[in-house]
Amino acid sequence: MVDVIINKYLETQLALAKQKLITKSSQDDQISQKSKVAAGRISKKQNKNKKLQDAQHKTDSIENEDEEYMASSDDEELRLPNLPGTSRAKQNIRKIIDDGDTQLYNKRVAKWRKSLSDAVSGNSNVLYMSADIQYILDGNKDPDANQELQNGLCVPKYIWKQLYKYQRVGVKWLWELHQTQSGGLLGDEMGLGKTVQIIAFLSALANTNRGSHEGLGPSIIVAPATVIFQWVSHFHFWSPSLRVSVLHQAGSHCGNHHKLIRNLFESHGVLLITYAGLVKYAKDLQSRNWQYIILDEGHKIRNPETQVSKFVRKFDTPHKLLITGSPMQNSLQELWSLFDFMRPGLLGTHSAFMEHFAVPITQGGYANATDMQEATALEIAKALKAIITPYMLRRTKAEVQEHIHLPEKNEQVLFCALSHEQRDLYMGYLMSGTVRSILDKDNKFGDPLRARILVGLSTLRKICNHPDIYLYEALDEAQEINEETFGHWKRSGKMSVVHSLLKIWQKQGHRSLIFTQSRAMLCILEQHLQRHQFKYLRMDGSVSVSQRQSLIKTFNENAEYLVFLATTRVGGLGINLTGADRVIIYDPDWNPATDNQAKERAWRIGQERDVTVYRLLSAGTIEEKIYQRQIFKNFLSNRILIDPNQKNVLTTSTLQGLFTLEDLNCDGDTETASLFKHTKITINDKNKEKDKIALNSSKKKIETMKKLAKEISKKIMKSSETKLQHAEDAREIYRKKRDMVLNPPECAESPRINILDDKEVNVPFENVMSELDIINQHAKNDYEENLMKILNKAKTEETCSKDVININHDIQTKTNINVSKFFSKDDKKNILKRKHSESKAEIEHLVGIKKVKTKKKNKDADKKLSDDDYVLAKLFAKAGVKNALHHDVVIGLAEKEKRLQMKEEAALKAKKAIRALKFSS
Ligand SMILES: Nc1ncnc2c1ncn2[C@@H]1O[C@H](COP(=O)(O)OP(=O)(O)OP(=O)(O)O)[C@@H](O)[C@H]1O
Repeated sequence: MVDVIINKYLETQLALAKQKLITKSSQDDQISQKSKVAAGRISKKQNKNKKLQDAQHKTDSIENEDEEYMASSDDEELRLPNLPGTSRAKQNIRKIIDDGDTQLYNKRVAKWRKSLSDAVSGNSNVLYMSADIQYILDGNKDPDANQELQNGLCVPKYIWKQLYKYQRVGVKWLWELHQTQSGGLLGDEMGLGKTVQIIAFLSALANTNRGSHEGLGPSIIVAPATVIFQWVSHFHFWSPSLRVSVLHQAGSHCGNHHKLIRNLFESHGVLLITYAGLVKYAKDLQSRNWQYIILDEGHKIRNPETQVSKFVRKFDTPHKLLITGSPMQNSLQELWSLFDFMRPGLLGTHSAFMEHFAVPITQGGYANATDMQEATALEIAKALKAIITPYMLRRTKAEVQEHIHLPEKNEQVLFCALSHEQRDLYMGYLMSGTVRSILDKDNKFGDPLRARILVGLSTLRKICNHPDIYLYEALDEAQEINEETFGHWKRSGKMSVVHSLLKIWQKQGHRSLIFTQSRAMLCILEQHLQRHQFKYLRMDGSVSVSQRQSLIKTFNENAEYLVFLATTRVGGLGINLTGADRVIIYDPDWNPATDNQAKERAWRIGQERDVTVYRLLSAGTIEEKIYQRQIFKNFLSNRILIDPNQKNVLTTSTLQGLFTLEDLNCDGDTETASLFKHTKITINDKNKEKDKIALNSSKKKIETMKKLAKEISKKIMKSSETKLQHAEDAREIYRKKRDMVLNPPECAESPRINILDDKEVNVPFENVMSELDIINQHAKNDYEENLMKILNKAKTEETCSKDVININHDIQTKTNINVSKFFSKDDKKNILKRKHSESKAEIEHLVGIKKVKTKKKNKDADKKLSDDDYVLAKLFAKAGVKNALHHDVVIGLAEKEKRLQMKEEAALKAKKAIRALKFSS
């Protein structure tokens, strides 16, 4: 029976392979046809807005970054694309109230005092819950007791006792800075309680009758809008007597903002304000002598040229604190900007810093740097680290794990195949006029080209997310959209993976966070959740600031909600979403910190279950390149913040490299997976063993299978001539396509681009081009010439050597999908089993994965591992996932990886040398 099935299976494969080869070339023609039509529509639309083209560089990046922090719900709603089928779910949530309104503040304080005295007198039925009340309810006696630190800082004991050891160190460090009249950067990893440490310190200052203000002076905390009310509720919990008012339309204060500022200032309270608000009210705020100015998520001022960066530097106080879990995100210049705010002059002038620190460290960071560059970079990185260390306190989760006992985290990068439709569109766009004009050697490098690049990359990213995000743009407004197929999961490779994940997690009882960069994608995902009746909550810029904190609370406390859907920028910063234990990062950001921030929403203090994070990337596309940039940027930041000895495996990359669609190599690996092949993830050994037993129970069966395979391979060999011919044809077509892209026929004017219509292109260009590119520019190297060299080199590169492999790979994937139609249920089961074992056999076992796991093993961890393995097996088998890497290992094992690569290359060279020797003799 088995023989018959296998025979049937292999023969069908052969038939389908032939069929595939025949249809391949005609498909290729169709691809260009279809995509040309789509690209044509886009170009037409882009042409309409010619004059906006030059406006790109005029946009102030802080406005772009901060718009989600300022706009009211109505403002944001107006900009939402009008996508069909996305009726917004009602999200009934209560607001949190700040102390802007004096009456409400007095009422709150009265309620707290009453509850405290109730708790002290033994009544546990309290109406207000705060840290001091909790302390009493836990059996402690005196809520007013203090812990006195060296030089007299009185920290309320109820706080001190509840702080983790490293948090106490943080409070002491802040006190030292205070005494030396110095600013500083609290850079603990996300979720380690930076907010709590700051509140503990401010509360201690308020409690200490010393200094010019005899306690805590009036202070300002600037934070992204999403976390403003989180600050309020933390203050109300940890330090209920302090007055904290929000200067924002969502705050409780009514009327004139001058009055609020004056009241707050006079009562030595804490003013909470957004970054955009700070710019708006800068004049009023700067006219007063505030004691503290604290920037939460302070990396917001990483660009020294933005308005907000300039404003915050003008505050006349030495007590400037910056809180961020990601102090350095894209480049060393950012570090300079942060330090110039809190320790002006420490890192010299901007130009001196760039010349003497940023350039040599970055240059020496690339894998293709000379030994001299590398050695210089190392020494300078060490020197820089020594300069900044006294003013920066940073602890990682790994370092404090013994105190906080976080559950395990498993972070994987999944390389998802594009759907056929996406592939067609992607190829078509690569051949469109827009891309041709980007790669056109006659184009001068300047802002218009920058804008073109950003638009081009943004479009590719849209196609990777879902074809409809791209097609919707290209449609005429009058044209109808098919609501049945609009946003359908099967039309996007990554959506198919999300669909599978959600289904499995629902059965496994996991709740998830899904982050995406774009609002349009958020709508498509939301529509998907509605269609499949997943209960969810959604948060993006359109949710009013005052409701965001309550939305978060609702999700954390109500397990009915399976999914929390958010844009990375709004939902990814500073908030606690420990109700979920699974995270999907749907699309990568140029800035690695943005994705890291998002995933840290779930893996933080308060999380009790093991967390799994999936970063989805479309295989072979721009998303892989973005991920590679992330790896480099991570390396750069680790070199300064953690260990100057870290090494990198990535070299500089080219513009042309961004505008390609890479195919899998002969091992079936994507480019990134082959770069980090030792970090590939496989399915749990235990399962593998079980499956092996089940599948290979009879040696006889294996022998028969082998025999049959031989026979079939003979048949395949017979048809090889035809195959090669087809392969040669396909190669020719591919060559022509590439030539068209790199050597465009004399075309009329290149298409105009509408920059401002496209929200996604509003990323700083520096995030896109590599660090070295920026430095080349900064050092006034001849960038243009450089670019031309790159483009010319790219033209002569041999790019089609992978074609035969691609075709073979395509045959394999296609047949795997189609074969099921020909068999009965039982046959299918057997075949699936076989495919399963094959796909597992294809994936090497991950050598490094054990190193990043903590030693702790409990039942939950075992369950999670098997849950994750099950998920992965399903994804490999059904959802088109091509490779999976362990993200932490990719980031951490760069050095090991380089050595392994070198070793492999050296072994290969040695083999060649021996062969040459034999041949010569
Ligand atoms: N000592 C503590 N006792 C109890 N809970 C704590 C303590 N420290 C922190 N937490 C809790 O841990 C969570 C994370 O804390 P917090 O939001 O302050 O982290 P963070 O470092 O500011 O994070 P991010 O960088 O993401 O903004 C919060 O829910 C907070 O209440």
